[in-house]
Amino acid sequence: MTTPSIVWLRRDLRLADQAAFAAAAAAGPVIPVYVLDDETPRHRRMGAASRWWLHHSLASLDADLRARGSRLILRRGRCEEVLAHLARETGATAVHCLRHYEPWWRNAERAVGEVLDLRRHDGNYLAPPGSVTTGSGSPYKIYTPFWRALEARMPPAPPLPAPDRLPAPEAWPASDTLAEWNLLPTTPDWAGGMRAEWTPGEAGAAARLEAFLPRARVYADRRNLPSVPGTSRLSPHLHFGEISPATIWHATAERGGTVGTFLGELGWRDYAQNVILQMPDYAGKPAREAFDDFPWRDDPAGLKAWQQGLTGYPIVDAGMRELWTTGWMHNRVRMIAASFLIKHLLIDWREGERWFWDTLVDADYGSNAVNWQWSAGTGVDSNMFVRIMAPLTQSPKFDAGAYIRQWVPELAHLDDTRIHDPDVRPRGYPARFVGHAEARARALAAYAEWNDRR
Ligand SMILES: Cc1cc2nc3c(=O)[nH]c(=O)nc-3n(C[C@H](O)[C@H](O)[C@H](O)COP(=O)(O)OP(=O)(O)OC[C@H]3O[C@@H](n4cnc5c(N)ncnc54)[C@H](O)[C@@H]3O)c2cc1C
Repeated sequence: MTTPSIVWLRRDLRLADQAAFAAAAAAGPVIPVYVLDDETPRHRRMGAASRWWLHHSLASLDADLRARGSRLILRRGRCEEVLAHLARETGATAVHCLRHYEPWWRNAERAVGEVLDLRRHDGNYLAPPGSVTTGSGSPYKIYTPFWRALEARMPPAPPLPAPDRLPAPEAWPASDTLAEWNLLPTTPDWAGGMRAEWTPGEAGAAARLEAFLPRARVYADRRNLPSVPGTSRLSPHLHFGEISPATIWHATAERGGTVGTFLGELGWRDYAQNVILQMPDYAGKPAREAFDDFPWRDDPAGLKAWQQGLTGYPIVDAGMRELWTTGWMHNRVRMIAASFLIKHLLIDWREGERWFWDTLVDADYGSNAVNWQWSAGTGVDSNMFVRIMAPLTQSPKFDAGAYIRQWVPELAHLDDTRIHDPDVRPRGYPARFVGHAEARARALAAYAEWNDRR
């Protein structure tokens, strides 16, 4: 019998259009393994909501593998040590994986490549990050020219089908159980809202795509309206690699119409990976270095009110409660909530980045950091700090009444003329943490003072 190959899985938990599985299966028996690695240097431990998702996604992948005569092996520890040990145990000679771009995954790939025959494949992005370059061969820093160059290379290659069977090794190595990894919350079990909203795994991802396709044509008109199902909600599935962007591209592009706007959003996802490839510390360091000594306020009460959805600004509170309950927040509301933390409260954007990292089911190192730095005005491509979003204007502009009614039950009895900015606060709903005009003036003054001394 030929020697087996290991498929090392990370954020690529699917069988369809998964080049590592395809290459390993073509060579002989396959041992799929997921290593829970909280130890590789610069590793950012997955947040609580992501760990909930991971548990269910791994369970789903194991079931899909078993239906094909295979199974998922679970191990814990530093990737290079665990994989080297597994290779010795099983006689495996090669390790196949998809490439990932978070700094700790690049470190881990380097370390694994030093001890084993690591074969890296592409497929989690529309084009391999780093491969879309200017005429002079340097990577893009700004989204618009990046997207123009990426779009010119589209479509991506057609997606590969999932294999019907995966050749098994002569004997299966031992595996941890998912239960012993304790990825799920127990005391308290705060995941009820997530269970109600999501079906992690490849089948759940395919179902989300199917549900979105009839709406793809009207995406451009609806994507900014939090009260209607306008966007795809594919982000956690994409983050965990349960569906490939090429699959989404081909399925939506066939629909024609206005899907260009939607495909451009997939382009933002690729762009974010290109940014962290150039600036691996993007989640921790402002790209515009002068912001290093920006006078952020230390305001634990403000931070807590924001995290709990108790700022007294209905649209912000609705978003923060949607996030806490379901692990997801509508993009327009993410922008409003982020701007509120950074500019109305003058709290360092990194506090918000960390909160989203812990609470989002789609928490993604690149996309989260790029969008927080965009909101703060500190990024390579970003909104200017002095552009301060007015939550009380944004809310009626994007027709957020029904959305607020859903997530802020204290306000559910108010009609559309009053719900965005209730003059009388219903019992139990707080006064504004800070007034809009006052907060705006404070932010602009802080900016002017900082700008003067640069
Ligand atoms: C402060 C802030 C933090 C964010 N943090 C994350 C994060 O951690 N993970 C994450 O996936 N997205 C993040 N986003 C981007 C965006 O809000 C989500 O990708 C989007 O809301 C997901 O919903 P959807 O799948 O319905 O998106 P759709 O509108 O249906 O878009 C399709 C896909 O395109 C990608 N996409 C869309 N918008 C963006 C964007 N602005 N940046 C990067 N990719 C995008 C996503 O993969 C998304 O699933 C953040 C945005 C802000 C303002």
